[in-house]
Amino acid sequence: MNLELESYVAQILKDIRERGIEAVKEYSRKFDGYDGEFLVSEKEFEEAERQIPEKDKEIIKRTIERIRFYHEKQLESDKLYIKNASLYGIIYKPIRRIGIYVPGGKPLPSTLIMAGVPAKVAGVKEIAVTTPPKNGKINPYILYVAKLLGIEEVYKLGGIQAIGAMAYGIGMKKVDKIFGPGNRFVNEAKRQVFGVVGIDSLAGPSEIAVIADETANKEYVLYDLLSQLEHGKGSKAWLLTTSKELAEYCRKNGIEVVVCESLEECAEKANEIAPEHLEIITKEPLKLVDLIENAGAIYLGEYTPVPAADYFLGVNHVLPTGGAAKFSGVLTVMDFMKRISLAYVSREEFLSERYLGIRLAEIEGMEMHRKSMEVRR
Ligand SMILES: NC(=O)c1ccc[n+]([C@@H]2O[C@H](COP(=O)([O-])OP(=O)(O)OC[C@H]3O[C@@H](n4cnc5c(N)ncnc54)[C@H](O)[C@@H]3O)[C@@H](O)[C@H]2O)c1
Ligand SMILES: N[C@H](CO)Cc1c[nH]c[nH+]1
Ligand SMILES: [Zn+2]
Repeated sequence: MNLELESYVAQILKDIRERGIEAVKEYSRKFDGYDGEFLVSEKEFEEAERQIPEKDKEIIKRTIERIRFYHEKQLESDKLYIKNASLYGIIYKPIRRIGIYVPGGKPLPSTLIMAGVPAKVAGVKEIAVTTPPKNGKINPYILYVAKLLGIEEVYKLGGIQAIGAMAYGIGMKKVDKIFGPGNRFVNEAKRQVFGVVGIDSLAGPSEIAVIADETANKEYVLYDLLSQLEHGKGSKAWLLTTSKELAEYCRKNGIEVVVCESLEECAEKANEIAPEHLEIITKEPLKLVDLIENAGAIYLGEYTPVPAADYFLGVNHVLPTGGAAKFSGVLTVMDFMKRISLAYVSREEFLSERYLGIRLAEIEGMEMHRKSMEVRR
């Protein structure tokens, strides 16, 4: 953890907590050069829609359909069973109100598709979107995607101040959970507000690792590596290869190259890195999958480049970075839902099994627990 970043972000969040909307306005002026209404108006939505060429509207609709198709398969149904005339299980409920952060340094409408579609599939009722304005405006494609998804609450707010506003309910109703990726400031702010609200994962600056052997097309591999560096500051790219020739070809533009003795060694290095995306472009890529423990996403073969997954395959592009793939994973529909345990116990089962609870309550010295079970007839 970068302590300087941690205390920098903590100080801004504290100021936002203490001074509320005045602090949010001040940071918005300072970091985004914006000094106006935060909530996007109906007129601005209409203006944005007029700016989008019809051809692009079709592209966006078709993309949303592909993302929706993939995510609908993730919906889990309640898991209930009956035993001794008692009902037990887990039921799932959508989170009531969420916030989605859409990056705006380089505006990413595709990210609103990636977070908004699974939220809708899960049945989330209230969605607030924040994204930083540029020259006082929000990218029209972001507003068009919001409109298509039926999201009306969009705020011209970026960075730490957006995360603070959503978490503490400043200038808007507080959200229950914050979704969406962002730069290191956004990512650290999300980490720090966890507990006040839920967060999806630590989805920071983009990363790619490619495991490739001598059969890989050099040009494909190089462009894939460069694609994620294009996201800018903090992005990382690693090539893990058994081919010296490929290594030399890719040793440029900040790409970190590691030459390994075997593909097994490449897999072990990938596990240490725990990259956001891992491409495997080898003669038999499927053979390596079993060896991979840590990666946000694994893409196999020559025709599954990360940019295809970023935009149109259907898989989600909101993924853990910075080693967080060791303990968390890709955004799914179920991240927008809560698990609730359910039990409806029959008299017979309760009376015959309660001796277990009564004895455990005695062991723990919990008198009222024991009583609660014993008192029933
Ligand atoms: N992991 C994922 O799933 C995923 C997906 C898409 C994008 N990304 C990443 O998201 C990131 C988006 O970054 P971005 O910068 O384009 O957009 P962003 O919206 O995350 O950050 C821009 C905001 O940061 C704030 N900011 C900038 N400098 C600051 C400073 N010095 N102090 C305080 N606040 C400051 C400003 O408010 C600005 O509006 C990229 O790194 C990209 O790789 C990750
Ligand atoms: N590669 C990013 C996830 O790390 C997602 C993205 C959006 N637009 C382009 N790429
Ligand atoms: Zn990308």
